[in-house]
Amino acid sequence: MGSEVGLKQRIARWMEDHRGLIVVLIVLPLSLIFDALMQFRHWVFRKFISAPEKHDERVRAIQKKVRKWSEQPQKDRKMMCTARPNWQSLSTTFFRKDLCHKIAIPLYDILELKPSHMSIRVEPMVSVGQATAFLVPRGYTLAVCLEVAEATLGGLAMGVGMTTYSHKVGLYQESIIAYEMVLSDGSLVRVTRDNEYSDLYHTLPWSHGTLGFLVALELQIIKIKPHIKMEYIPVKGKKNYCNMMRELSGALDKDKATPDYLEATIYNKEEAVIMVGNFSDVPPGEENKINHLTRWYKPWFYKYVERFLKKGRDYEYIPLGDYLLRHNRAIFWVVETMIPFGNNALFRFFFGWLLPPKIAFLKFTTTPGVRAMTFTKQVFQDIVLPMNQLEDQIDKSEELFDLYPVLVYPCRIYDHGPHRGQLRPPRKDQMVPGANYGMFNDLGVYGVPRPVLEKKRFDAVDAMRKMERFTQEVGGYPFLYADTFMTREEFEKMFDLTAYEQVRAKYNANGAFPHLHDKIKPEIDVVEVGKQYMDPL
Ligand SMILES: Cc1cc2nc3c(=O)[nH]c(=O)nc-3n(C[C@H](O)[C@H](O)[C@H](O)COP(=O)(O)OP(=O)(O)OC[C@H]3O[C@@H](n4cnc5c(N)ncnc54)[C@H](O)[C@@H]3O)c2cc1C
Ligand SMILES: NC(=O)C1=CN([C@@H]2O[C@H](COP(=O)(O)OP(=O)(O)OC[C@H]3O[C@@H](n4cnc5c(N)ncnc54)[C@H](OP(=O)(O)O)[C@@H]3O)[C@@H](O)[C@H]2O)C=CC1
Ligand SMILES: CC(C)=CCC[C@@H](C)[C@H]1CC[C@H]2C3=C(CC[C@]12C)[C@@]1(C)CC[C@H](O)C[C@@H]1CC3
Repeated sequence: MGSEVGLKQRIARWMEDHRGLIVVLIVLPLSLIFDALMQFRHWVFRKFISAPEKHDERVRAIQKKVRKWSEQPQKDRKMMCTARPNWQSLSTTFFRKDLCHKIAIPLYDILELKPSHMSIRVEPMVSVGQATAFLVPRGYTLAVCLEVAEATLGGLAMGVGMTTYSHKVGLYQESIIAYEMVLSDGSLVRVTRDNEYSDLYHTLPWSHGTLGFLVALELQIIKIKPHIKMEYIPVKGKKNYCNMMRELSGALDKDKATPDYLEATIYNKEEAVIMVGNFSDVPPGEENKINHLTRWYKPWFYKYVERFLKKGRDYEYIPLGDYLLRHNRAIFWVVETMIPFGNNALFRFFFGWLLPPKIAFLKFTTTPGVRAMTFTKQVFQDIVLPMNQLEDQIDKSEELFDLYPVLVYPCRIYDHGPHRGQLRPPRKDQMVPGANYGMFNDLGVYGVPRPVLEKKRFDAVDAMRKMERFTQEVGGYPFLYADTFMTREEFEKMFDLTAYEQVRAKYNANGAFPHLHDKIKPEIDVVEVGKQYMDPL
């Protein structure tokens, strides 16, 4: 028995030490085949099944299924969720869909572009990539167009979305004009900010499919220019880069003109590069300053940006499509944890086209062992935190995880009044003077904490719980796609579930859909798994 455990540990250690080789020789080729099959499937769907004109018919079919469910005796009914397999979802947890009654939502079409309303009506399973490929050639993009092409517009609406434009418009939910929902009794309702369903409008974001099924949504779009003029500003000193981010984002003055796109990558506590992007045409004579940075042989974006710390301030023009997909090949810096040598110039030249591994493939092949390992030895967290405490966020992240780079995207959080949605109004000191919003930011922490890298003891559960306590104390919120460690009581302290519970009762979601905390909590016992993997292999 003891020797079996020892052997398992030796294999696990060998795999950890040679993970780059394993990923290149096995994972990337398989991911490529997987992707080819998925692309073929998409092509078949588009060619033979796509039919925006059949939207109403398809929605009626969904309503019929939900009605049939609601007519069953209560004791025989399992709670409902969408039938989308978990491995397709951009969530690090594996919600137990097998315990639910699954309702297929086969709605993958773009329904209508409304230039006069500056909006687009889509079905929920349309992906960000699909929407971008449709909008950009027509001169538009989504107001909140995040960089993960696989994310679905519906999944983002029921969860949360944020991007480098969010300091101008807020979270993805602020760009939603209307939701079309099938409720637990099978009725179809159109939900807007001001109509009779405004209570639903405010509680649908961050609800993760626990109030009803989304069958269409109308989203705000913005006009674009073909390039982004990107300025890279290296900044030394934590106070300096934090101050500059607050100033550039408009956190200090609501009337200050802000850039179209804004982000910071923090490379260590005292050094960051701030990226300021504006829609632009390329002036004559500046063509040599165009950078197609998503080409397979180009350096990974965050590595390329790091060079400006030495090189100094500079600018260039990036085609919009390249800008939107800038973090794609290295999935921010997640791929480095899998292929440590992936940014090597020779590797890029010969194999760069194989990247990134498909997120769906990584999830598809996640065994319980791999899940337990990644959960305890890696961090994937995006946390919405108040920007007036940016310095404290960085200190806390270093104290608990000690990993860099760290991502910062500024974002407005609007005050919609008390008890309207799951987010509380920002505190007084977090509000932008004279505005109805506070300036927050996403803190993106992805990778392997330093103690794990140095093969020291690391207690992932303890570190994450401390981060959650900090988040709650400063009035922030973690994205719920990532693992959460809070008890139900702690969760209810962080999120304001007053309106959510009222809406669940009013629209008969209790008993029909799981509760939000049950939906997003990890499917594994974090404390038990954490204990097993705390010590280095
Ligand atoms: C009728 C229909 C039924 C479907 N049914 C199913 C189903 O049952 N199950 C299922 O799993 N899928 C289904 N799909 C899948 C759906 O096709 C895909 O999720 C979606 O089409 C995106 O896939 P893609 O890989 O072609 O596009 P993406 O890879 O997402 O991108 C399309 C293009 O846009 C570019 N692009 C992507 N993101 C960006 C960005 N942010 N900025 C700029 N450019 C970008 C890419 O380079 C690419 O050229 C269905 C689709 C349809 C139309
Ligand atoms: N930059 C950003 O802002 C990023 C955000 N994310 C996160 O990723 C997630 C989006 O990923 P994606 O794979 O598209 O979505 P998911 O499949 O992960 O869905 C997210 C949640 O929305 C629910 N949902 C999805 N579709 C519907 C529907 N039609 N009706 C009702 N509920 C629905 C899902 O419920 P069910 O389990 O029943 O399917 C699930 O709880 C979000 O949680 C988002 O916060 C990820 C990357 C980047
Ligand atoms: C910029 C913002 C706001 C968000 C970016 C989020 C992404 C970095 C994550 C979204 C889904 C995540 C998943 C993983 C890594 C981090 C994300 C891409 C994994 C690939 C990590 C390895 C696991 O085995 C599977 C995960 C799936 C989701």
